[in-house]
Amino acid sequence: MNAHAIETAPSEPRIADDALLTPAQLEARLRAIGAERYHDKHPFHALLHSGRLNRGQVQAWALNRFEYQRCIPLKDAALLARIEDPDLRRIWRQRIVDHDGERAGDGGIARWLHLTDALGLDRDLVESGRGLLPATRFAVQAYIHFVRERSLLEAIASSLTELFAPNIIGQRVAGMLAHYDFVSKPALAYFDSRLHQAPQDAHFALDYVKQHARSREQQDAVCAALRFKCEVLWSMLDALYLAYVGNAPGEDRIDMIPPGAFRPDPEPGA
Ligand SMILES: O=C(O)c1cc(C(=O)O)c2c(n1)C(=O)C(=O)c1cc(C(=O)O)[nH]c1-2
Repeated sequence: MNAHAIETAPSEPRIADDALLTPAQLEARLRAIGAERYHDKHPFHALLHSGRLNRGQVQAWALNRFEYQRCIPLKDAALLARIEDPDLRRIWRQRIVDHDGERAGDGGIARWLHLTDALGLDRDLVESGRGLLPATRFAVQAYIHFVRERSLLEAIASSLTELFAPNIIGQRVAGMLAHYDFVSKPALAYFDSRLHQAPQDAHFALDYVKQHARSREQQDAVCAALRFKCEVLWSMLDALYLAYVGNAPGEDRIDMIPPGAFRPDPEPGA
């Protein structure tokens, strides 16, 4: 087995290592990567969506995910700065508007803060970045660096996880509303806008990579960018699981919450 074969998910269609893929084959390969590696498969999400987390654990998720939200416009600004084509820039800049809004209090970041408010987290704590897990910081920074340093094609391809986001958002909203009495529909408003923004963004990026990956090397780089991004998202959930679920603080357990990271209040009756 060569190195490429090891990297390729078993569910991805088998095609000779040097053959140019058709756009449809490239798309099938990208979708197979998502089907195998997207963070909807992570056990932390299964716990979150099925009501098996307590309030403190949900708070830890929302607090750490805010770092991802906060940095998405920084990532998109880094990407935008490298686009020479005004038509492409005009389209891509909408992503920054979606997160920042046209005015204060508007946009995805503000909506995520409504969620952290509704969960009872202190805004200063959330916005300051104090209390983040070290791995959250590292994963998010890795994404920004990837977009800054790799080719424009790979940078655009790394956003393709959004192809798979609508599914998980649907599961999350339904699951959280059904199972947590501390979560309400208005608190989850962030996800309503993502349900139409994510497919638009993802389909644009998918068409772009299908059109612009013109050699097999570029097609492989596009697939590797999507795998990298799946790993960014996966590693954030690994860190949450380790700190707040697998080894929650208690008499017989090892306390895996890193120094300086958010510590939930003790659960009533704990
Ligand atoms: O809730 C999720 O599971 C989820 C996943 C992703 C993703 O797959 O990267 C994004 C988002 N949400 C999201 O809200 C968002 O704004 C976003 C931007 C990007 C990106 O890579 O540019 N991904 C995502």
